Amino acid sequence: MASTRSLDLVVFGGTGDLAMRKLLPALYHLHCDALLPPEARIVGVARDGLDDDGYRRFAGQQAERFLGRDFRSDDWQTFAARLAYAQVDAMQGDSFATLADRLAARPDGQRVFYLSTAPSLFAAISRHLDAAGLLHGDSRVVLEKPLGHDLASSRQINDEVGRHFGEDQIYRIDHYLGKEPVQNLLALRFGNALFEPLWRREWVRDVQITVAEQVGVETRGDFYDRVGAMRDMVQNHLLQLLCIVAMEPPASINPDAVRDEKLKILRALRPFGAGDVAARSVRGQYRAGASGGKPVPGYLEEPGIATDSRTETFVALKAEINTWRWAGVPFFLRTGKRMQEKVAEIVINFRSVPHSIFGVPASPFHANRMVIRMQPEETVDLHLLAKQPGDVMHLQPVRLNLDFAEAFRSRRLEAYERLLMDVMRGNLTLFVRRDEQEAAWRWVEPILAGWDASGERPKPYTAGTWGPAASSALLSRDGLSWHEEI
Ligand SMILES: NC(=O)C1=CN([C@@H]2O[C@H](COP(=O)(O)OP(=O)(O)OC[C@H]3O[C@@H](n4cnc5c(N)ncnc54)[C@H](OP(=O)(O)O)[C@@H]3O)[C@@H](O)[C@H]2O)C=CC1
Ligand SMILES: O=C1O[C@H](COP(=O)(O)O)[C@@H](O)[C@H](O)[C@H]1O
Repeated sequence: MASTRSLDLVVFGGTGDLAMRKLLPALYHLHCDALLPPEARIVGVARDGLDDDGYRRFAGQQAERFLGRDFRSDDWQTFAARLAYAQVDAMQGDSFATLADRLAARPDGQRVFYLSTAPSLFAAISRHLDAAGLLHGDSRVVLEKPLGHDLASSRQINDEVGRHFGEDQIYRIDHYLGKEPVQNLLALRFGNALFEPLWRREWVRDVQITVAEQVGVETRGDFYDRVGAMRDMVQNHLLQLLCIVAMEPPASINPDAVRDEKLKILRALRPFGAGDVAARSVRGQYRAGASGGKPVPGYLEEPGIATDSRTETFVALKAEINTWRWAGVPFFLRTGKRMQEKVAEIVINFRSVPHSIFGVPASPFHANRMVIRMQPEETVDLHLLAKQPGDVMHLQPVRLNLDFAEAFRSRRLEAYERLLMDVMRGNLTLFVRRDEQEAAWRWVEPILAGWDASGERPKPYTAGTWGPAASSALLSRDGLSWHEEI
């Protein structure tokens, strides 16, 4: 990195799950690749009474666990020298004096405040940082998701944070936008002339976006039970992926050019009316089953979950976009915990040929398909029909495969690495603007309200499966199937 300016990256929630699982590992990798400014320092903040050495020890133990084979003791020692700790209670203005002391030595350096705490603390943290004189014109704040519980609470948090930071200083993170294949989708769509003429209702039959996890709620039951899959995943990650697939070509890669186009899609999503919720949405909750060959408990038996919880751990939706490009093309969204496999993918199903000359009827199951996989591997597959070798004209599905690990041998940045670099560089393109976030809340709110009003429980599904049967029925009503069922 070229900059020699000092950088203090202050991580509120510096002892939490996200900091240990994702943020410090990402910063460690950037450090090892010499992508952190030499003067960069990371200050973990929480209420725990640790000192710098105690924080380094705690972070070191967690890093061994989360970095696995990437943990190298020598590299960790040099990285840990960048770590410091400040004991602060975000709700107590006086306690910010400790942080002010830690930052006093470098008053003009760049400051990034990463708020990796519950969003209910974001307003107090911003207010107290300002009151303690810790903000200057170049300070930046990173806000984790989900921001708020609904439109009203997200507006309130945004208003309060906005009193202390300008919109161009606010980085609303959605780590799915930092994933390499998502950026590759931008490259494929807008760097090649090939796909643009096909990327529309005349040629696309349906789009399927799946983010399936094998894990359950793990240690985050208390958090998850108040949130659920719609707020945890759909309102942010899945809708952002939908926007990247569906948006019009932006005039440039500048932040507002891209974000303007995403916003138009969010605003063009057909709203869910009262009658739509039952017809176009499915919510589920896992029951005991098996994962990776081992028995696992049901959601209601997990620690931190209310005995009679109605929180959804699975969502499937049929979204529609009211634009000339996409009218009539269903966008199916699906996410869940404790599913059969860990898969994150976008599937573009193209229409069948209008007439088959090969003696078999044109079948949607043999139509072309593009599969952009983010997890477990990063690939783009184009499914085509080709002739089987031999003396008869038999067609067979084949795949043109772009494997990013094979094609580009260099190490690919993990999502949080890429996004942290963008924060340091001041590049907002892959961060969510306030109006986008609010449009997303506006679209999901009636679905959440419809579920509440129905009085029905989420549909049960066995852990280790693809979700409730109603999820398949959502597509079969249109004569379609989820990708893994084809
Ligand atoms: N974990 C994950 O995989 C993901 C998390 N997120 C988001 O990241 C944020 C953090 O999540 P996660 O790390 O899981 O949460 P945790 O509950 O694991 O961590 C919360 C952190 O905040 C600190 N904290 C709590 N209250 C205060 C306070 N009053 N003052 C100062 N520090 C405080 C805690 O330390 P202490 O109690 O010692 O003060 C702890 O360090 C949330 O907004 C979540 O939605 C987003 C994507 C994924
Ligand atoms: O934001 C979140 O994402 C993770 C899934 O992220 P991935 O990169 O591992 O696919 C999810 O487990 C978590 O519940 C959610 O808060």
